[in-house]
Amino acid sequence: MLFRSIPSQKVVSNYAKVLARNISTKQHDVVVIGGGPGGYIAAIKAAQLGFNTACIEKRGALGGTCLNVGCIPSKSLLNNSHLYHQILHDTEKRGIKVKDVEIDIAGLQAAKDLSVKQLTGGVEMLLKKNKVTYYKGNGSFVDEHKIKVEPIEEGVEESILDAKNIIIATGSEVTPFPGIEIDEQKIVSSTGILSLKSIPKKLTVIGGGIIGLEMGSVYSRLGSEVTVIEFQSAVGGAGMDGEVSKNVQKLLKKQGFNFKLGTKVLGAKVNGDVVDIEFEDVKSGKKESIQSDVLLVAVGRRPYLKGLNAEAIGLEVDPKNRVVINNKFETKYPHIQAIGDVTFGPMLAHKAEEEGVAAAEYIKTGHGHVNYNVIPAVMYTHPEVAWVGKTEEELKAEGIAYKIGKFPFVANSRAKTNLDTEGFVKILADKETDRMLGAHIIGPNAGEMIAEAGLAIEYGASAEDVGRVCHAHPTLSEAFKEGCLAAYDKPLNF
Ligand SMILES: Cc1cc2nc3c(=O)[nH]c(=O)nc-3n(C[C@H](O)[C@H](O)[C@H](O)COP(=O)(O)OP(=O)(O)OC[C@H]3O[C@@H](n4cnc5c(N)ncnc54)[C@H](O)[C@@H]3O)c2cc1C
Ligand SMILES: NC(=O)c1ccc[n+]([C@@H]2O[C@H](COP(=O)([O-])OP(=O)(O)OC[C@H]3O[C@@H](n4cnc5c(N)ncnc54)[C@H](O)[C@@H]3O)[C@@H](O)[C@H]2O)c1
Repeated sequence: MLFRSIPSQKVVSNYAKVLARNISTKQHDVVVIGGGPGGYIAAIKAAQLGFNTACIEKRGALGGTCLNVGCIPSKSLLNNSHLYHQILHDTEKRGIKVKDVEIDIAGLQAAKDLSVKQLTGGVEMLLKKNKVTYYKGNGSFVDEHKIKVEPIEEGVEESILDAKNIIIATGSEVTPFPGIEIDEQKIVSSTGILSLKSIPKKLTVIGGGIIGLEMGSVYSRLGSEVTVIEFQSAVGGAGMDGEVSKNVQKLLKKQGFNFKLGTKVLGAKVNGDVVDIEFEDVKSGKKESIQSDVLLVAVGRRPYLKGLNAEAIGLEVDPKNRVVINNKFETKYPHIQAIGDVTFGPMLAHKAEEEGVAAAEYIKTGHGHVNYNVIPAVMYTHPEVAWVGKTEEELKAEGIAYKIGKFPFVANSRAKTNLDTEGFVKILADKETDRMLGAHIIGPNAGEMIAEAGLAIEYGASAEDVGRVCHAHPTLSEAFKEGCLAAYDKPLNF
């Protein structure tokens, strides 16, 4: 692979400028740049391992994208919009009569803001508890050991941190769509969609990946007519098993989603109160246009290095701007590591956290551990979609013979009791050895259940191993056990 090296500047003269301004220098064993899930966990772990550790964050709140404008606010909206939708449409058959249900968008936003505030504040407490020095400001390289902190708070002086080890955890940002200007009012990114002041009558989403389907679900439940325009012929983004993706699309369509797959957006612009969106069918080239009250652009994220002055040290990045590292997260400088969204791998909070722990352990002991085959993924729609390990498509491509065990939630007693029976568990196991290779679940609480699959794959369990474990009755997780029995031999309850 070809790697781009950010052009080096005159490092020596940079530092000379800093010295000339008489800025105080502070010594640290480990300096982490970025206070997201990767950075704050790396800082806590490094401190727990006995290092004098600092964490620099410029957002004004810890927790990064995930806690401030990602996982947490989106899950608050998903949870509460689901509750609203259920009260509105799913109570009568349960013997509950409800009158006068209405959504209070300001209240919905307030609940979301409260979770964000409590959790970001909690991270600040954790840094304190673990004696991590928290610098509120922008961190930038002066040279390969010195980081300048430009404070975001008035009255606080600039400082220079002299670090034995540096961990870059600066995360990612929204990938822009060429030619479409995001104003965060009518044309929004994943950040703007979290704070809409009213419910759009029509919401169009470019990108049928995780953000598109999660945020589309929120507004579909609140009453918006949602249209998803996706370039590929399947939804869910990269990594979702093909059969699961087809089923997800069917279920969301039943919930009211419109899908335009294999469709290329040509442009979009605000025209008074509406957004005009032009697109064409990838195969036929047929052009169409629609109007929408709000347009969400959700075509992925890209590594974020702005403000880091990475040029000063000639940091290497690949053509996608991912920081180039070895298997110990080390850049071309062994004492500078990079973790999380800013480097390779899935852009997920728990992946960044695992790397944070491993990076600190590499510094301390020379050893660390992240199993990239056991990074679970969860889409928090209803029903939830979760997977870990290999998809069928991956196994086919790798020439690995496999068997499939499937169990539908309609045959699970708890799902039936809860009147929540859509979806299935699908277990992929090695044809010869029965070793579990992948698990794919669409169903209620799939996101919790997938942890069992992660544990099984991590420990090299066979489908039979899990099928022989006693699972409590009546629980949804019995469907997981039955899926394993189906892969190994036969299910009992289907
Ligand atoms: C809408 C949305 C929903 C998501 N939902 C989920 C989910 O449910 N589950 C999941 O696993 N993932 C989810 N993600 C992805 C998840 O948020 C990211 O994978 C995760 O936050 C990456 O962590 P990180 O620490 O690498 O980077 P980030 O969380 O992006 O943190 C990096 C931090 O570094 C700071 N920073 C950058 N440069 C500097 C600098 N020079 N000086 C000081 N500070 C700096 C930034 O301000 C930022 O706070 C979601 C993302 C979005 C956008
Ligand atoms: N629950 C979760 O774990 C969760 C939730 C939200 C976001 N995230 C993470 O955030 C990141 C970004 O999410 P995302 O949904 O923006 O990205 P994504 O990569 O999941 O999906 C983007 C989608 O946009 C499509 N696309 C790209 N260019 C297009 C174009 N020009 N026209 C039409 N479609 C186009 C892609 O084919 C893909 O399906 C992902 O890495 C995801 O893992 C995770």
